[in-house]
Amino acid sequence: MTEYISVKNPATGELIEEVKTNTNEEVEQAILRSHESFKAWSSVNAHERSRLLQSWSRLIQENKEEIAKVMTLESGKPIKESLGEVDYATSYIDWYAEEAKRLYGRTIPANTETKRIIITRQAVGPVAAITPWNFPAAMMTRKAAPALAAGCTFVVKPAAETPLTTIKLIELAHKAGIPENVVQCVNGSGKTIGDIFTSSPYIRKITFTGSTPVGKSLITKSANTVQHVSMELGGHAPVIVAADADIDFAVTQTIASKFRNAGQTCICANRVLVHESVVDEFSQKLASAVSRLKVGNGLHEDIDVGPVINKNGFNKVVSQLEDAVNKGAEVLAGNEFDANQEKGYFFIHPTVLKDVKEDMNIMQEETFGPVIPITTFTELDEAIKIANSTPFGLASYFFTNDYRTGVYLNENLDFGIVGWNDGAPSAAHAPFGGMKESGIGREGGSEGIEPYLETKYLSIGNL
Ligand SMILES: NC(=O)c1ccc[n+]([C@@H]2O[C@H](COP(=O)([O-])OP(=O)(O)OC[C@H]3O[C@@H](n4cnc5c(N)ncnc54)[C@H](O)[C@@H]3O)[C@@H](O)[C@H]2O)c1
Ligand SMILES: O=CCCC(=O)O
Repeated sequence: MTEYISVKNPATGELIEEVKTNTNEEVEQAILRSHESFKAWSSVNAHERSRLLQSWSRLIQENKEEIAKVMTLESGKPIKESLGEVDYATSYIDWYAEEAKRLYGRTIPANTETKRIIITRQAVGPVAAITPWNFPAAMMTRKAAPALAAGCTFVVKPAAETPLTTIKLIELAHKAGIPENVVQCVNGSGKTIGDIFTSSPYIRKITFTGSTPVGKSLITKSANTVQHVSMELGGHAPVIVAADADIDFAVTQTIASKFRNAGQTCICANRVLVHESVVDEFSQKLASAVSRLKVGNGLHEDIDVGPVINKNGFNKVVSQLEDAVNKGAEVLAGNEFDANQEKGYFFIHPTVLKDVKEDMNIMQEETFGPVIPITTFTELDEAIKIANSTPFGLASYFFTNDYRTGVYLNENLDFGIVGWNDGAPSAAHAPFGGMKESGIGREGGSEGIEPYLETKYLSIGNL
């Protein structure tokens, strides 16, 4: 019997579309097609692969408004953010269309006149990707673009909450001339399809963005087939506001970081550590600005913060809030909800908490919702200790105009991404990724194509 995924609008709970799920056999056939088309695609010259990627990017831009609308409908993010995400998504395609032409090898001087040593790079093989709902366009293109540029074939399973954006982007890839078997989309249960991907001898690399527990299980399962793995997992980003920081700037940047996609971004500011001498000024300015943010259906252009994705996401945030307030945190803004379980929408008003302590759950777990917990520090080393006391190591931020403080913080924070007076560090031309349990590998920049390449060493003898 054919099964369907019901894609619903998280701002209203209304059904948008039913998407057919693929049977296990269909997923296996997609993998087989990926395998069978690999040789031809990896042999296409790099300039032609680059040209096809450029056409894909152009077509996405030509359909920008429509894609952004679909993204807002299925993810709930404000339309201005969806439009921004389309640009962000194509920036990865544009970047890797150029990198395709720069997959250089090298020669190594041999230790005898009779030998030559030549190093070349070649595509790793068919790639399987699993992507999350919070950035349905960009998380896919920042995997697909380097994979296709390197000469890999690509099959993606998008999140069940947001398959429509991905389906549209894959259609446009085909329209741009990238062969149908080279870039494919399959839909269905993450666990079932993940198991098929990781056990397939044809898939040579699995690339995942999502939660740390799922990432760990994919790493374990792919060990059996010794697939290459790239993992972009959870975060728990600290923001350190030093005594000398420009407070107004720190407030604006913290808001930009925290409320992107209603706080459902892996690099969102998640814990704000403010020097005790400036905490009152910072908290008051932050709470006042946060209270002015407009919450609602992301299709309306003036909305700053949309709903959280679903009931589970909502319950996690509410339970962190209850725990913090019960343990003595003071609410400076928000802590209000507009939720309807029956209809299926869940809005959380942007919230600021002060007097947060380390034993509160909100300081220990990723929130994935629009809440800013503020705590204080006296010495810089104390802030560093709190910031690093987490298994996560994705993004961190600090605000200071003192270069000694800045260099010291950068060198001591155990995070893959550091924003110094910068709450929005993401860019296609820079390596994005985490340390510790936040992941393996980097996406973006010249680093982002490396995971899709093998190194081949050729030794020519008897010369
Ligand atoms: N580091 C990054 O770049 C980055 C980016 C976005 C999101 N994230 C993280 O993702 C999490 C939120 O996203 P989410 O709720 O969609 O995560 P999730 O792990 O539940 O889901 C992500 C994807 O994995 C699939 N999936 C679920 N269970 C699976 C299983 N057992 N095997 C294989 N696939 C499975 C889902 O269908 C979805 O496509 C947060 O922790 C966030 O920090 C990280
Ligand atoms: O949520 C994770 C991705 C966010 C980003 O790329 O800036």
